[in-house]
This record gives sequence, structure tokens and C-alpha cells, in this order.
Amino acid sequence: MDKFEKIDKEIKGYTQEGQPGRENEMDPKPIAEDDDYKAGGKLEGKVALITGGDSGIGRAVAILYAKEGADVAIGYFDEKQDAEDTVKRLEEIGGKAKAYAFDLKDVEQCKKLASDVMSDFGPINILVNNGGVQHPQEDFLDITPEQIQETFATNIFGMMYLTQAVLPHMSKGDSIINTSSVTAYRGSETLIDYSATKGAITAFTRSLSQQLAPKGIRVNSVAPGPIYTPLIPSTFPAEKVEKHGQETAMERRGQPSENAPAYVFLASQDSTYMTGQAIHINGGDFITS
Ligand SMILES: NC(=O)C1=CN([C@@H]2O[C@H](COP(=O)(O)OP(=O)(O)OC[C@H]3O[C@@H](n4cnc5c(N)ncnc54)[C@H](O)[C@@H]3O)[C@@H](O)[C@H]2O)C=CC1
Ligand SMILES: CC(=O)C(C)=O
Repeated sequence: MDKFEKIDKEIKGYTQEGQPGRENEMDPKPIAEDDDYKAGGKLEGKVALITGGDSGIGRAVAILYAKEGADVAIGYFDEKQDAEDTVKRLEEIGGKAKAYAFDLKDVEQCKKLASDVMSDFGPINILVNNGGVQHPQEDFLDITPEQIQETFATNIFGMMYLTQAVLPHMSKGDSIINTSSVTAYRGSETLIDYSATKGAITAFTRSLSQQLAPKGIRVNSVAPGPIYTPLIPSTFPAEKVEKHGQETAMERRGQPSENAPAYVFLASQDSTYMTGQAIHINGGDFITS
């Protein structure tokens, strides 16, 4: 049994109150870092901004970016302990790191995040739009207008606000990476508004990539399947947390560390002929579009 199969069996049903969830309160903790990964200086001299970088997938990406030589700024909502833990780990790895609390729903806060990061770090070379929320509902008719507003404002409006603030300072060779979801491609009967935002992210990625290709700025996405992060116990009931990912071909959930190398690939010189695309990390779901 490998480490990913082992932790999958160890995770029992539990929940956390309130969203965003807290990684420091998860038991067991997700695998944010894979000691078997061999870094190769792929992001030396780059500055990265990662939203939702305090925990889950974003934290794993931040750690791998630091290992590949980047200076890393993380944006987060209000999970101070997770943000501090992540910055501490990034500083141990080396390079510059700082965390910024902000609200993706607020255009002025997105602009301020971009300008604060640029004054602390210089121009941003890699923007990872990863922060997001989900509010499962069994019945579509129970989704309130307030929920629809919140899910869209956080997951896609904020992504567009922040990209508008960062883009004017980006140059040829820079990269934007958006976190989508398998739910954009196969739907989700209990995450209808969320899946719609993820579909919007896919269309946003494709469309912006076309506009920016002549400038040499690439825009791609990663579409994870079921991954063990604070989002899961903070939004799903305990029995769903326990069984998360069992329906995949691999019959297990994924770990954040299994997503992060794709974000390195999309940010680095290894993917110079790729733009407007999605990388699917979902344990074997067959995605056709
Ligand atoms: N965990 C999973 O199974 C999957 C997750 N995803 C996506 O991955 C991305 C990262 O989520 P996870 O790592 O799973 O969970 P997470 O809970 O670790 O990350 C969510 C992040 O979003 C940030 N955030 C939430 N609301 C915000 C707001 N109003 N302003 C600023 N930041 C805000 C939080 O600070 C948090 O760091 C999300 O976009 C999620 O939709 C996609 C597919 C599957
Ligand atoms: C949260 C999410 O996108 C899944 C696949 O669970």
C-alpha cells in the first residue's frame, strides 16, 4: 500500500464548522508535500501569487513553487493560523514568502492585494487563481440568490478582478493558472452553482488564452477531482468525507501534493506550447471536453 492509499484508509468521517475550513484542525492532515519530489530550479527568479495559498491545493502549490526557486505570495480569506504555518514552511525552504488576507468578492481588495504584492515582491510572473467556495444543496430549488451571488462572486468574479489587476504588469513568458474542477466537465447534482462557476472558469481560461497568446502570456487550468483539503470537511457531511473519491477508477481521493506538479509544469518552460488547456487530476475520470 503506498502513502496515498494508506492515508485514504485512515480518513474517517468528520466535519468542520464554517467555511473556509482549517488545515491545522484536520486529522489526519492532508499530504501537502511529497518528499519523493525532485526539484530542478524550474521557477528560479520568478514571483508567484497564489490565492487560497494557505491550505489544501494552494498550500501544496506554494510549497512546490518555493522548492523550485520562486518567491511566493499567498492570498487567503481569514485562516490566520494556516497562513502563518504555510509562510513558516516557505521560509524554511528558502526564498521570500508573505501572506495577505483579502476577500475575493471585493474588487477593491483584489486590486489592493495585487498592488501590495507587487510593491513587496516586484512584478508577478505567475498568478494562480485558486481560492474558492462551495455550498452543497440536495435540491436546486433550495439554492438562494445570496448563495448564487456568493459562489459566483468568490469563484469567478474575484478571479477576473484579480487577473485584471495583475495582468497589466505581466510580460512575455509569464503564466496564469486557474483552478477549475472535474465538476465543470461532468457536472455535480449537489453542486450546481459551484459547477457552473467552474464551467465559467474553463471558458474564461480558453478565452483569455486566445487574447494573450500574441503577448506570450499563457493561461491554463487544472481541473482536480476529489482532493483531501479543508474544503471537504467544512462543506460535506461526515459520511461523504469518509467516502470521498471512492467512486473514481483509483477508488481513493487525491492529496494536494498530487496536484502541485501540474501547476509547476504549467508555470515553467516545460509547457511553452500549451495555452487555453486543462490538466485533469481526478483519479481516472475520463474527460472529453
Ligand atoms: N478539494 C477538492 O476536492 C477540489 C477542490 N477544487 C478547487 O480547488 C481550489 C482550492 O480549494 P481546496 O484546496 O480544495 O480547499 P481549501 O479550503 O484549502 O482552499 C480554499 C481557499 O479559498 C480561499 N477563499 C475562500 N473564500 C475566499 C474569499 N472570499 N476571499 C479570498 N479567499 C477565499 C480560502 O482562504 C482557502 O484557502 C478551489 O477553487 C476548489 O474549488 C476543485 C476540485 C476539487
Ligand atoms: C469540490 C469538488 O470540485 C469535488 C470534485 O469534490
